[in-house]
Amino acid sequence: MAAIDVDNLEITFPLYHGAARSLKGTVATMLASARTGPAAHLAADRRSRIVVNVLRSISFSISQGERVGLIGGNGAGKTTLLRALGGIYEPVAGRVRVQGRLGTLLDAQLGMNPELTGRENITLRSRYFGLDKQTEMALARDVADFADLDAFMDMPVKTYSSGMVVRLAFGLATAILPEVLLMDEWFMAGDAAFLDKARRRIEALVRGADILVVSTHQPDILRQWCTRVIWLENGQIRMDGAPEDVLDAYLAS
Ligand SMILES: Nc1ncnc2c1ncn2[C@@H]1O[C@H](COP(=O)(O)OP(=O)(O)OP(=O)(O)O)[C@@H](O)[C@H]1O
Repeated sequence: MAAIDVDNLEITFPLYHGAARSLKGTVATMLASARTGPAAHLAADRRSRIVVNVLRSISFSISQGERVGLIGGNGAGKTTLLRALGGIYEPVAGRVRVQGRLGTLLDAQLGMNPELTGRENITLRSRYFGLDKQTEMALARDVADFADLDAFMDMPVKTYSSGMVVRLAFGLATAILPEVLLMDEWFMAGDAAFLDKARRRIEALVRGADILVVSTHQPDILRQWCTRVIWLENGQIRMDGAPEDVLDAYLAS
């Protein structure tokens, strides 16, 4: 049974900077003077490094069948939370537990080797999932049809345009049905024809997944797809509830 359990999650990033000494001085002054605004995200860790506090005190559980939308302004922490759920970021404190086969539409390059061709990347992914030869061939046909890359399928991915990388990554990521699907909305970006194809494919994936967590700025997506919305603000949960209730409060804020 698919499930997500997040308990008191905290994510921070150390600030590294060429002019670390002067930056530290600036930050120390900001920390001393401000308890709200951007400076409220800054803290010092146990080793006296200045860190950005991106997520704090995040706790929630998601059970089988739930489709959760993440909303919040720019920099609220949506992508960071998705990456923490996907195991890309380690919690500094707290715990993230995800049960079920994970599929991520977060980063086009994730798990893709730019030195290999599109076709070789498909083989790589098939091996990763332990698919047999026949399933691998069906997957390659499906992804090639969807991504519509023609001769580029046999060219190294590093020669692709960013749109082509997205099409391949999207085709690949949506070819194998996950139980837990994590998705960042920029994955929906692209030209109109692609969007139409992508949407149909995503909808099949969303219907098939046991759990969806999607970050989006589009109220329509939340209304159509989600059974629950979590509103993040300054790295914390501001509201968690039914899509209409959370959206109304968010849009009125
Ligand atoms: N690797 C990093 N190092 C330092 N700060 C980071 C890092 N990644 C993200 N941040 C900061 O964390 C905060 C949250 O970023 P995040 O990308 O999660 O926000 P978001 O809600 O997805 O925003 P958007 O809607 O603009 O995509 C931002 O202030 C960002 O600058």
